[in-house]
Amino acid sequence: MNIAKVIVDIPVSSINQTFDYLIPEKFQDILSIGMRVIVPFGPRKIMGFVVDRTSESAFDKLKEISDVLDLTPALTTELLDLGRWVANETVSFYITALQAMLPQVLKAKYKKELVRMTDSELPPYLEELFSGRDVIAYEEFEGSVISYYQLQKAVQDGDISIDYLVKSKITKKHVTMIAPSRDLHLLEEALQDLSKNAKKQKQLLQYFLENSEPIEKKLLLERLQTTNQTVKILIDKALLKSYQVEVYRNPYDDDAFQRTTELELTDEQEIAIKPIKENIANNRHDVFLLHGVTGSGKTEIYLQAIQDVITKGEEAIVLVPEISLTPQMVNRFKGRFGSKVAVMHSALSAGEKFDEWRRIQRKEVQVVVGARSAIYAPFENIGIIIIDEEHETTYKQEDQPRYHARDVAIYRGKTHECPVILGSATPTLESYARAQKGVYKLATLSKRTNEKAMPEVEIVDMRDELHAGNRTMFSRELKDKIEHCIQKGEQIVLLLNRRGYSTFVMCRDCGHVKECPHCDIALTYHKNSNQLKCHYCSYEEPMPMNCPECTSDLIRYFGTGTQRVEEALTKLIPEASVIRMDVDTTRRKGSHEKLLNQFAEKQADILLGTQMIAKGLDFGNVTLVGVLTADSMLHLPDFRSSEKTFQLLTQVSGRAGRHELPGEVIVQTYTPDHYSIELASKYNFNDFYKKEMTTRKTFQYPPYVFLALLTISHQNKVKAVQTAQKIVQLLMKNIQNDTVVLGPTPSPILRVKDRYRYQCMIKYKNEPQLRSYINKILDLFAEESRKEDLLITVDMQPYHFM
Ligand SMILES: Nc1ncnc2c1ncn2[C@@H]1O[C@H](COP(=O)(O)OP(=O)(O)OP(=O)(O)O)[C@@H](O)[C@H]1O
Ligand SMILES: [Zn+2]
Ligand SMILES: [Zn+2]
Repeated sequence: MNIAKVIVDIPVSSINQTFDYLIPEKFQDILSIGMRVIVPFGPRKIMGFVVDRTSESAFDKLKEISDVLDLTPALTTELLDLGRWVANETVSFYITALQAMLPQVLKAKYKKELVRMTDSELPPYLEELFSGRDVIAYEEFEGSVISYYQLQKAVQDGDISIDYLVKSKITKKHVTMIAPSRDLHLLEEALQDLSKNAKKQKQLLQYFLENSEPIEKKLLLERLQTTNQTVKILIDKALLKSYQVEVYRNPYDDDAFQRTTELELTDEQEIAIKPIKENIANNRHDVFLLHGVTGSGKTEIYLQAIQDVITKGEEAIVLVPEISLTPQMVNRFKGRFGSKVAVMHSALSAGEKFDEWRRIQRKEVQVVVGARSAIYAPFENIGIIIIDEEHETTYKQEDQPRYHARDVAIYRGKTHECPVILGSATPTLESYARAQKGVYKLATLSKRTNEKAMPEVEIVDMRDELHAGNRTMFSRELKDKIEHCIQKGEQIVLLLNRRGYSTFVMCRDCGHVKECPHCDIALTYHKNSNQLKCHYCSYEEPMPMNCPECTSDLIRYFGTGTQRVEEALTKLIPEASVIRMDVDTTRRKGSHEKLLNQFAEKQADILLGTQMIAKGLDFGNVTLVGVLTADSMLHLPDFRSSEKTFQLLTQVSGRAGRHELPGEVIVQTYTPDHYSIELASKYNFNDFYKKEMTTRKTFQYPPYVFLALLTISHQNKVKAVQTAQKIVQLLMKNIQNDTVVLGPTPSPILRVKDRYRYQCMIKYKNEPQLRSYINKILDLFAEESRKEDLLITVDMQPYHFM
């Protein structure tokens, strides 16, 4: 077995195959599958993953592995398999899929050090290597006679640790501990024997006689006002010892969490959790769709199911959307499971993320709560995977590999024979349809746990406001309610639904929006050409001067930012204090939390923000929620726009009246009759589902078909168009009868960073060979891509059509 199969780090052409390398003698004993290595490749040396070891190769004259980067595999065999599946599913490179599973620190340029972790005598060869030092460069080991096997052994025993020195020094942190190294009575004897003058030494020994626990050296010196020198004398006398421990940069103070205990479940919760618990007990894999209104106690179900998993000695992965990974959320898991919980959040520093990842790898925790990439947590005995707010589009990665965490979760759930729970108040049509067909098991929580009714939603028609002479963006109704609320000392959440602004054209008089006659998608306004275009099928028409419905000349495209709304708001209601939350005010690390805390502490009357305020927040004093423009998302060139509007309105309404005080919601809109607005205001998911499914069926969108989106970009417009056309022709030749290839059409944003982008969309029901056709096409253009900077991106489950 002296040959390693290595996947190398060059995602330029379709190098998905492995390369064989000879394993030099010195690595024979230590090299295992999943480790990262450095190998010669052409003139360069590059990184790769060992995916297999064999004794035979079809090639002779193999090159040797130059270096081994890990002494503990970075990836388990399960993750290696998973990576292959992800790469295939998403039409990505295997290496890219593997890289996506690792924390940043392991991807960056590294320099390594060996850190001595113990004061006890090491084997002589290691003593010689360290020669009195605590930390040495890794190269010193490489230049020595010590074998990799000997080092690996010392690492496994915990005597030596390998540190990565990344550019910004985001590495492990060590502290020196001091502890007695003899029995206490020997310390006592030593104390008696000390001369009178050795006051400092006496003081130190006295301290340890009273506190025999190890203490951090820095703290000890501070506490006793003593010196390093004194400590060293006692260490030399073998009365005390010093050693290093690794401290994790735990960003959450575990002690600060109020411990919680299991609540007695409601009848609905009992019914919902039962089959999940059975799954756990019997090592069965099912996917459960937990459809529960906001505040219905989904999280409590997660917690109790996880408890079963922990008791069984297995592990749990919980995914929550980035945006709702707030301290409030983390609290609920740490409150129940304390230090058994690791948190993977993008706001952590790279070093903190690495620490959390290592705690998972070393099985020091049993639960991970994190955003999308936590689905790759290197647990080996997963007992449950939970995806909260399963409808959130952030679970889809918009970068290679373009995977959806839900799919990865289900794949891992199958491998580990454990349940997967998808929770939401507004499930995606895809998931709900699967539950209807029995592919997923549906569990429903229809009531809030406190039996409180959902807040009343009132729809305000902004066309009427305009006709009554109110040209501000606040209806009279909303203004009155805000003022009333402030007087009572209660708080308000205002949502400005900004996604999609300035793209669609609407008549402010009658609310008419121009749509494509072929696609049921709002046309997009192109300022340069003054044209309206469909980004699915290329249909276009000139921007009208008057509304085709009512002839009004107030037909415009939309555009307002949060900052302008804030200004208008403070002008309209000067006594209101406002906290604004949008991409601008939350750019700095921690600012998101800071603003929310300020609002929770009632430092402001109004929280004004974009989508990011719609979810997961739980403020008892909020009694009014206002949605300024419910329609802005409705007319995006996206077949999911009605669904997204319904989801957003439902989520934001759930923010009001969650506790004692009753809540109220005002939704301002120019299209009050649109079914997604109407049905969201009545919390009627079932009717929305039926209605939306009909639309999807008529226009052939998911879940009735699958989509794939190919985007071709190049600096030269003609080149981009021609390539796109060629690709469409190639696809047409290979596909089955009921598959449709649309395009090429310009992407909604045609030119990005000087590149022209054209796309074609494939709608298919059953096309088992599609991935391999696409791969063939990519191969065909590989040369051109490399030489002429042509870019072809493939998205097998598109969510963004921009
Ligand atoms: N069985 C129960 N008995 C009493 N209170 C409960 C019970 N289950 C949950 N709760 C409480 O009800 C409130 C809402 O529950 P939870 O936040 O779990 O709902 P959710 O469905 O996750 O809500 P959302 O979708 O809004 O996040 C919480 O304060 C929770 O502590
Ligand atoms: Zn009109
Ligand atoms: Zn169209």
